[in-house]
Amino acid sequence: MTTHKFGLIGGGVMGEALLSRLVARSIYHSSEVIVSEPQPTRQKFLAHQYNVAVTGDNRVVFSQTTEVICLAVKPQVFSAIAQELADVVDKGHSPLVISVLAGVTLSKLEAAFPQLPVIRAMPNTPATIGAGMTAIAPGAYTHSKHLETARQLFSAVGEVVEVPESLMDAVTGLSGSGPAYVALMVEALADGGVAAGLPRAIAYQLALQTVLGTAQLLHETKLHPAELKDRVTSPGGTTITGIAQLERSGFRSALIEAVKAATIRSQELGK
Ligand SMILES: NC(=O)C1=CN([C@@H]2O[C@H](COP(=O)(O)OP(=O)(O)OC[C@H]3O[C@@H](n4cnc5c(N)ncnc54)[C@H](O)[C@@H]3O)[C@@H](O)[C@H]2O)C=CC1
Ligand SMILES: O=C(O)[C@@H]1CCC=N1
Repeated sequence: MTTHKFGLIGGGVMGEALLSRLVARSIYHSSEVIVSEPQPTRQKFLAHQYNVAVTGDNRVVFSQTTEVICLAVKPQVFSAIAQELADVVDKGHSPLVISVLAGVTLSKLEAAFPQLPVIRAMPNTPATIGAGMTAIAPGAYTHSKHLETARQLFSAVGEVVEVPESLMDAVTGLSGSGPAYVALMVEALADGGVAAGLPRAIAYQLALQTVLGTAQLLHETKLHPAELKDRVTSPGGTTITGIAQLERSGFRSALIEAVKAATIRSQELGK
């Protein structure tokens, strides 16, 4: 029987983000990967772009994968997939199952994959360029070698932390969804620049480089964000005037409430 080391179920945005990097970094060679994806246009694209085996049958991916199966479908289709795989999931074949599904709990995953090593993970889209942030939580049947495999795999796409499963919904609300909040901020900063008279292209460049540069500065210097804010804020100057307006508009509160709301949504998706 043909076998593959890495099987991906669901070749959408997150699946492709992981796949592209794992192949580019030679964690897995193209010939070692199989992807199941129902959309014919996506199938063709993935086969052509990454030179991986592609199928429309999730059961083929499960049966032919020897090392790691990554589930990257929407949480809403998880139970249908669990049913579909039920008769090929048996004790003789025990790949590590890694789920990146928002909300879907280890207990649900372990009910679908009885006695298999399962890891619940939450990566984010900057994984595509190796700048991802992934949290992992191990299931009841995982050993240190499984955690090591997951760490190695997600290290190829960025930073990795291990958290108890009880924190995975909060991780989802912060770093899982966070790239969208930051993208919104970049867009809004550029809009502000346009409102203040800057040409769109320059406004966008200024906004993007400001976010990128500030993140790099915080990362490299380990400065506390409040300390950096104080360094930018001249007495009676422009920055404190901008910050006062942000506070009047509830900027901090909006971000805090966004993370809390997304965390609750992640909990709901698991029910
Ligand atoms: N997009 C993101 O930033 C992140 C997404 N996730 C998680 O990744 C998962 C996928 O999300 P996205 O990639 O954004 O969604 P997506 O819609 O881009 O990808 C899902 C893919 O699964 C395919 N699919 C649908 N039904 C299927 C089935 N029965 N069998 C196999 N494949 C099937 C779809 O055709 C699609 O290509 C979700 O569970 C989400 O919570 C996790 C972290 C970040
Ligand atoms: O929006 C979502 O549900 C997924 C999970 C984290 C990022 N995207």
